[in-house]
Amino acid sequence: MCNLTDDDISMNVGVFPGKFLPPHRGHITAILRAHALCEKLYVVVSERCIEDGELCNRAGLNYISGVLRQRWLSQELQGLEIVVLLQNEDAMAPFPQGWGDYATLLTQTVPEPFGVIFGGEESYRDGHKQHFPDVDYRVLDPERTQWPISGTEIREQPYRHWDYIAGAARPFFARKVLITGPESCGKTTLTRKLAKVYCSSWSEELGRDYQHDVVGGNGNLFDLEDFNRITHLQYEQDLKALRTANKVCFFDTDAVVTAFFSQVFLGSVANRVESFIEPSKYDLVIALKPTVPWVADGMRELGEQGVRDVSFEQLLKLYRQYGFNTDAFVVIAETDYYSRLEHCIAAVDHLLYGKVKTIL
Ligand SMILES: NC(=O)c1ccc[n+]([C@@H]2O[C@H](COP(=O)([O-])OP(=O)(O)OC[C@H]3O[C@@H](n4cnc5c(N)ncnc54)[C@H](O)[C@@H]3O)[C@@H](O)[C@H]2O)c1
Repeated sequence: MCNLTDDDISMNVGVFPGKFLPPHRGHITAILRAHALCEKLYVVVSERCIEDGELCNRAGLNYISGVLRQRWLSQELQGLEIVVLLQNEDAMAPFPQGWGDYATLLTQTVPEPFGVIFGGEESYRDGHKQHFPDVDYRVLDPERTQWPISGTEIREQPYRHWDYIAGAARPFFARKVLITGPESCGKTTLTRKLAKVYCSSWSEELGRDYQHDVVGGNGNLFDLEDFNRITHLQYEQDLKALRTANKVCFFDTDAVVTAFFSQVFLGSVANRVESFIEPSKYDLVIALKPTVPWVADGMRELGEQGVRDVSFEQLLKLYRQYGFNTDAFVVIAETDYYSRLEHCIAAVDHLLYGKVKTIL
C-alpha cells in the first residue's frame, strides 16, 4: 500500500490561471493537457474590470465579464472534474508590480494546497520561482504550435478566427440578424435562405406551429397565456440556434412580433412577453414590407393590402415604443423575391465584412 504525504497530495493538485478573454482552443487544449498531468485541476479566471473593459471596448465588443468567462469555461470543461474559479484582481498593481499580491491572492482563491502551476509563458518562470518557491511551474506549448492563436487576435477579428473560439463563447460573438415584418412577406423563406447562404443556423417562428397544434389553427381561440408560452418557447429555440451559429444567426421573429399579435388577437400584450424584448440583442434588423403578393394559408388574418400596409407601420411603431432604433433597420421594399434576397445578402455582407459585394 502506498501512503501519500501532504506534499505528494498537493503535487497532484494543479492550477491553470489566465484571463481567457475569450477562451479559445489553445487555452482548452492546454488545460486538458494540464488535467492529464495532475489529479485535480483548478482553472482560475483573472478579472481586472477596468482593464478588461478597455480591451473589449478597443475591439468594439460588449464587456466580457469574469463571470461570463467562468461560465463559458465551466460549460466547456464540465464532466471532467475541473473546477473553474474567478479571481478579482482589481485591488492589485498590474503585472509585473503585482506579483507578490497575485501570489497571495491565488493561494487564497484555490481552496486547497497546490503543487503545480501550469502556463504557456517561459518568461513567467522566474516570477513563479520567486513568489511560489514550493510550487512547480510547468510550461505547456510555449510556441503555441498546435493552435497559433491569442485572445487579442480573437477580440480584434472574431470572424476571421471563428474556428478557434471556444464553442461556449461563440453565441456571444455571433452576429444576430432579425428578419421581421407582418404576415406573408416571405419572412420564413428568406430566413432559411439567408441561413443557407451563410452556412449557419436560424430560428423559425414557432407561433404558427403553436397555433396549429394548440388552438386548431383558429387565432380567435388564443388566450393571453398562449402568447406568454409562445415567447418562452421561442426564446429557448433562439438559444439553441445561437449555440450552433457559424458567425451569424438568423431569427424569423422576436418578442415584439409576439406582442403585436397579442394585441391584434386580444387587444393587449400578455404580461411576460415584454420581458423578452431586447433592443440590443440584434446587430441587424431587416424589416420586410408587404410589397409581395399575399399568400393565404388558412391561418393568416390580415390579408387586405390596406391592412397589410397599416400592419407594417404599426409594427415599426411598436419597435420604436420598445426602444428599437428603426432608422437603422434595413427596409426591404422590392416587389420581387430575387431583389429582396439580394438586398438582404448585401446587408448581411456589410454587417459581417464591412463591405457590399458586387452582385454577379
Ligand atoms: N498582476 C500581476 O503582477 C501578475 C503576475 C503574475 C501572473 N499574473 C496572472 O497571470 C495570468 C496571465 O494570463 P495571460 O494574460 O497569459 O492569460 P491568457 O488568457 O492570455 O492565457 C492563459 C494561459 O494560456 C496560455 N495560452 C494562451 N494562448 C495559448 C495558445 N494558443 N496555446 C497554448 N497556450 C496558450 C498562456 O500562455 C497562459 O498561460 C493572469 O491570470 C494574470 O492575472 C498576474
